[in-house]
Amino acid sequence: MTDDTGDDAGDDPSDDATAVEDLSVDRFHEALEAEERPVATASEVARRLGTSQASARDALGALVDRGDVDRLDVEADPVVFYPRDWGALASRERVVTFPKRREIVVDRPTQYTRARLSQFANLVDTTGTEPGTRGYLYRIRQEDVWAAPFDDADALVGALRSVLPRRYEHLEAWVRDQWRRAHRFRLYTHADGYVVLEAASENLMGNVADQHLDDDHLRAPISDTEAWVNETAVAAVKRALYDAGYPVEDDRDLETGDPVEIDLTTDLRDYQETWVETFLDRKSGVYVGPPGSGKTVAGIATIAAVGGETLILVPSRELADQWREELLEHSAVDPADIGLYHGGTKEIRPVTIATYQIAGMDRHRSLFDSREWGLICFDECHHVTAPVYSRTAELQSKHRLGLSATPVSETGSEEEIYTLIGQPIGADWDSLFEAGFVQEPEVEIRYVPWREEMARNEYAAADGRERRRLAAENPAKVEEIRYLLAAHRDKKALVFVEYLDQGAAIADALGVPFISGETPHHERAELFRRFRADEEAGSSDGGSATDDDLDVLVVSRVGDEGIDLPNAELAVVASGLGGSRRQGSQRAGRTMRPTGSALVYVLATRGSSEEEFAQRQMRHLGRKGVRVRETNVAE
Ligand SMILES: Nc1ncnc2c1ncn2[C@@H]1O[C@H](COP(=O)(O)OP(=O)(O)OP(=O)(O)O)[C@@H](O)[C@H]1O
Repeated sequence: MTDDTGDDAGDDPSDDATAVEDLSVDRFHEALEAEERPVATASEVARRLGTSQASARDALGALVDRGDVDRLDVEADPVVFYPRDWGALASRERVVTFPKRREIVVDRPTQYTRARLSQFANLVDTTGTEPGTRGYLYRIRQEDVWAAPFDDADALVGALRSVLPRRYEHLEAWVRDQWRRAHRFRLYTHADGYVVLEAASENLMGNVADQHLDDDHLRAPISDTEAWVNETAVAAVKRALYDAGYPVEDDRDLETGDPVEIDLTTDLRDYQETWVETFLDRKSGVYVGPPGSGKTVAGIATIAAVGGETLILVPSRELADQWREELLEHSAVDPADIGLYHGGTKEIRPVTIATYQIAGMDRHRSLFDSREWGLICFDECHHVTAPVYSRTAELQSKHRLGLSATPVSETGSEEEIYTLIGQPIGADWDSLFEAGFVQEPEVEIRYVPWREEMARNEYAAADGRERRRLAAENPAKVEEIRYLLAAHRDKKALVFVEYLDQGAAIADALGVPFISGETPHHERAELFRRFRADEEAGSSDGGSATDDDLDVLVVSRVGDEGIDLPNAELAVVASGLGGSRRQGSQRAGRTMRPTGSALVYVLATRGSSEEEFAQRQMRHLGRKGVRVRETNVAE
C-alpha cells in the first residue's frame, strides 16, 4: 500500500496551519468539482486549494476523523478521498458535472432542477438512504436529447445551461449534434394522400436511407430528398432510421379527435403530480413504478390533463373492465363517454378501452389508424408483443403514455418501448418505498405460469422427481428473472438454483457467471471478489462500474455454504423450493443486510407442487415477522 506522500512535502509549514483550519467539506467539494472527479488525492486537493500536499492530507485526515469524508487506500496508487455522503455536504443544492461521461450528480436537487433535468437526461441512480440527503445521478443519452421537448437546439442548450454550474463546450456541441440528428428525416402526408419521407439533404437520402431501408419500404423516389413510403412500412421505416441514429419526425395528417372533458376527483400525490407534469412536458413517456404505486390513477389524471380523445390498450378484457371502473371512481367522466372495444363489444367513444389483441388484428386496423388520438395509453406495456408493437407504432397520437412495473418488454428489449412509447418517468422506486406509499416486501413469492406449451406438456406427463425438476426448470422463469433484475438494476443480485443445467441456462441467458460445486476454488474466489469489488471500486472511480465488476451471479447450492457476500441486495430463488425450510430461510437470510434493505424473490411455477412449498415457506417466514407478499405473474 502506498500513501500519497512526498511530492511536495517540503512546502512552507506555515501554510499547513491555515489549511487545516480552513478546509471545510464545502471547499473539498469545490476541489472535486474543479477536478471533475468524484474522488481526489491529497495532491489534487492541495493544488486546488493552493496549499501543500502535506497540509491538504492532514486537513483531509481531520475530515475523515469527523466522519464527513472517507479515504480509500488503493494498492500501488495514492490514497483517494471522497465525501462520505453527497448529502452531508451542505443543505443547499449542488450540481457536479462530469462532461466526458455526460453525467450530472445533483445533491439535494430542487424541484426545478429535477424537472429541468428530466427533460433531457435520464435518472440513473440515487444514492444515500434518507430522502432529504439523496444524491441523484443523471446521464444524458442520445435518445434523451432526441426526445427532449424543445422547439430548437438553442432552447435545449439554454435549459442545460440553466442547471449546470458553468458552460461545457464539448457537451453542448454533442447535444447540438444529437439534436440535429433527430431533425434530419420527416414523414408527412402528400396533398394526394400518400405518405412521404423527406430527408434534410440529398446525401442523407442517398446514403443513410438507402443503406438502412429495405427495398419494400419505399415505393419510389419523388425527388432527390423525398420518397413515397409504402404505407404498410411506416413503422419499419421509423424503426430502421431510429436504429441508424436518425429518429424520424412524424408530421402525417390524420383525422383529429374531439376534445374530451374529464374532471379528476382524486387528489394526486406529489410524485404522481410530478409524473404527470413531466409527461405533459414531453408528450410521451412510461410511468414506471412498483405494483400498487398509483400508475393507473396517474394515467387517469393524464387523460384528464390532455383532454383529447383517448385510446387505452390493455392486455385482457378483465383489465378493460377494471379500467372502466377506475375511471369512474377517480374522475367525473360521463359513463356514456367510455367505450369498450373487445370481443363482442365494439364501441368507439371519447375514451375507448381496447385489448392489444384487437389492436393487433388487421380487420380492426382502420378503426385505430384513421384518426388522430389525443392520447394513447399502453397499460402493462411490457406485455406488448412484437406484432402489436409494429401495428400500434403506426397509430398516430399527440401523446403516448405507457404504464409498467418494468420498462423491459417480454422480448427483453426496453429500446422498443422507449422508441414506440417514450422515456421512462418516475423510475425511482426506493423513494416510493421510503415514503411509505408502497410497502417494500422482504420476500415476494411470484407464481410464474407456463409460457411454453411443450414444457407444460412434459410436466403433465412426468411424475415423481422428474416432475419436480421440470417445475423447477420452467423456462418462463428466465424471463421473470430478467424482469426482476431490470426492475432493480442498481442492486447487486444473486440468483439461486438447485439444478446445474438450469443454472447454466440462466447464466447463459443473462450473460453472467454461474458458480457451482464444479467451479474450481480459485475461480469461485475470483468471481466472489469481483462481485464484492464494486463497493471498494465505487469509491475510487466515482461509482461507475469497471469492466471487472460483477453485479449478478447465478449460484447453485455452494452459494448456501456460508459464503459472505454482504453487498448482495437482491436474491432470486429460481428453484430449490423442495428443499428444507431451514435452507429456505437461510437463503433469505443470506441477503438480509443489517439495514434490512435486501429483497428476496421466490419463483414458483403456478399449478405445481412448488406453489404449495412456497406457501408453506411463506407461513413460516410470516410467523417470524418477515413481510411476505404473493404476486401472480401474468400469462
Ligand atoms: N392519489 C391517490 N389518492 C388515493 N388513492 C390512490 C391514489 N393513487 C392511487 N391510489 C390507490 O392506490 C391503489 C393502487 O393504485 P393504482 O391502481 O393506480 O396502482 P398501479 O400502479 O396502477 O397498480 P398496478 O400496477 O397493480 O396496476 C388503488 O387502490 C388506488 O385507488
